[in-house]
Amino acid sequence: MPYVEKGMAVGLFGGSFNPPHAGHALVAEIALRRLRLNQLWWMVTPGNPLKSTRELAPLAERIRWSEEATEDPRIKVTAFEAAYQVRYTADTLALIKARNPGVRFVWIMGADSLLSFHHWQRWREIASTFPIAVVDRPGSTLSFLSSVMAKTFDYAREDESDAEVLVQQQAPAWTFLHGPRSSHSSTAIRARRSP
Ligand SMILES: Nc1ncnc2c1ncn2[C@@H]1O[C@H](COP(=O)(O)OP(=O)(O)OP(=O)(O)O)[C@@H](O)[C@H]1O
Ligand SMILES: O=C(O)c1ccc[n+]([C@@H]2O[C@H](COP(=O)([O-])O)[C@@H](O)[C@H]2O)c1
Repeated sequence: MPYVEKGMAVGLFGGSFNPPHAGHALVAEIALRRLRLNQLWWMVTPGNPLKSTRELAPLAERIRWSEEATEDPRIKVTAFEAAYQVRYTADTLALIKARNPGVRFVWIMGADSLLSFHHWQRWREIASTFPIAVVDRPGSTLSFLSSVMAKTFDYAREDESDAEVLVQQQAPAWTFLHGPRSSHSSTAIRARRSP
């Protein structure tokens, strides 16, 4: 787990990064800036529990590609979930919380992830552990409003003009960040690569 000091504000950006692309880098920079973060953990998952591993590149390669894709020193590429043998985000967040008292965290995900968030294991617990920032993504700009998560936690949605204080808020609290969007996707990159 990357080193952090008490009082820091840290973004948690989990992904398959199979491979990483400019859309991921944009999400990371938007989160760092709009949420006023000191650090962002680019957490390369051993494997999304909801995705097939058939097309998944080895973890070591996804880590290496991620390191090549990130230049900002505030971004820490990490794969500690594999080392701790956790892959469900609810377990990851519980581990992070237990090991980092006094540090503020926020979970970051793209708008498409919000649509399927209610299929994640113990998703209500995730939403009640740390605040969540959802970053706009082409194709999900409006549909996110009909997601189970958005409806269930409608009362906990914060205005994005207050994004800079989201990390200080008690979960459940979430916001949707509009702004520059990227249409890059790992699926499209893999499709272009395959013969
Ligand atoms: N272009 C993008 N804009 C906004 N968020 C994105 C974008 N690409 C990925 N994300 C977000 O980044 C996180 C990790 O995504 P992931 O590594 O699965 O990339 P992906 O392009 O969605 O991959 P795949 O096409 O294989 O599903 C997720 O929260 C996802 O919503
Ligand atoms: O915990 C779950 O049930 C769960 C289900 C789907 C995705 N996630 C996490 O969501 C993050 C994004 O995954 P992905 O594959 O969309 O890049 C990554 O950290 C996954 O571990 C977690």
